[in-house]
Amino acid sequence: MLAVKDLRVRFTRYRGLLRRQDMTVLDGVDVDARPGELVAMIGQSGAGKSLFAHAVLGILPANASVEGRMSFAGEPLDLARQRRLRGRRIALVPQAVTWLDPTATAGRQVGWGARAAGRPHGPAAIAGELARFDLAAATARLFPHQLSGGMARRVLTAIATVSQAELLIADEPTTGLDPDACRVALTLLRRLADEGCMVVVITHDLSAVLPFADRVAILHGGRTVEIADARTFRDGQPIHPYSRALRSALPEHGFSAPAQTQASGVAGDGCRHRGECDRASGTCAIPPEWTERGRGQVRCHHA
Ligand SMILES: Nc1ncnc2c1ncn2[C@@H]1O[C@H](COP(=O)(O)OP(=O)(O)OP(=O)(O)O)[C@@H](O)[C@H]1O
Ligand code: NI
Repeated sequence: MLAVKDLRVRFTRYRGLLRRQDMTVLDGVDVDARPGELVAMIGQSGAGKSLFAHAVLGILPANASVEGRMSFAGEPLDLARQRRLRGRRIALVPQAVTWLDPTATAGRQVGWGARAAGRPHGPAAIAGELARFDLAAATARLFPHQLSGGMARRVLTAIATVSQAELLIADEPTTGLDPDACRVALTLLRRLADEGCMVVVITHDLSAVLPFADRVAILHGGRTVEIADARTFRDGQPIHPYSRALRSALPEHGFSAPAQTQASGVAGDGCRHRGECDRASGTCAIPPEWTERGRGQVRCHHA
């Protein structure tokens, strides 16, 4: 199991020689994932989704400081352990296809992923992994610039899944895919979860991922505001006013997207949503604690 509790990430920047500036970008991210489960982490651009992924993998830039508790398979996840597990038991499907090495063929890069994890990395193993993503064996010989956007994204996923990691974090795995390809990609991630993998899908696209998810974690301004059963979102009612706003922005509910909130600096310590919330009151300036609600939990003073 992956358990992340009150994760905080701060960047330190120097303006000139002496002026040091700290910027908090993650300010209380909680999420966990169990084997066999697909957890959707939903947030708008800048909410801190990729930073969460990079914090779990231990690949944040050097000027980042991390606080909070992270554990994986019952043991704390510190930098040394992250280095040991990365690419083996924990794998990332990165957000941008620019993570592909432009100088190496797709097949070689999938092979690197397999070798790093101590898995078979011969041509047959590579072709087998590509086939899982509906990519012909000949794709192995193509360089990144010869791949279409959708193919590149599937190669990126194959590089991660070939490791057979127990935890897979997929950062916006459907960006740039048409609706059919998007469903194929999510079906595959769902299948990995059904096979026992812990899958965390990071996305801003609630409607695409909702049918495939077991649970949903809503990230707003660097903080998890609600963790709920996916069913609560599908049929019932999410509780946090921000989650409700996201839900009512689904196509079937008539698209009225909530306003964007920047991760840093804007809301201080208080509730991230208080500027746009019709239930906001004075207490919302105090950071809300978690409240258990049914099978989920929510961080709202008015829950
Ligand atoms: N190296 C960095 N130094 C300072 N701030 C950063 C750094 N990387 C990211 N940030 C800031 O942290 C916040 C969260 O960034 P992050 O990339 O995690 O967002 P995201 O939710 O993944 O967004 P998107 O959907 O656009 O990918 C943003 O406001 C971003 O500007
Ligand atoms: Ni991102």
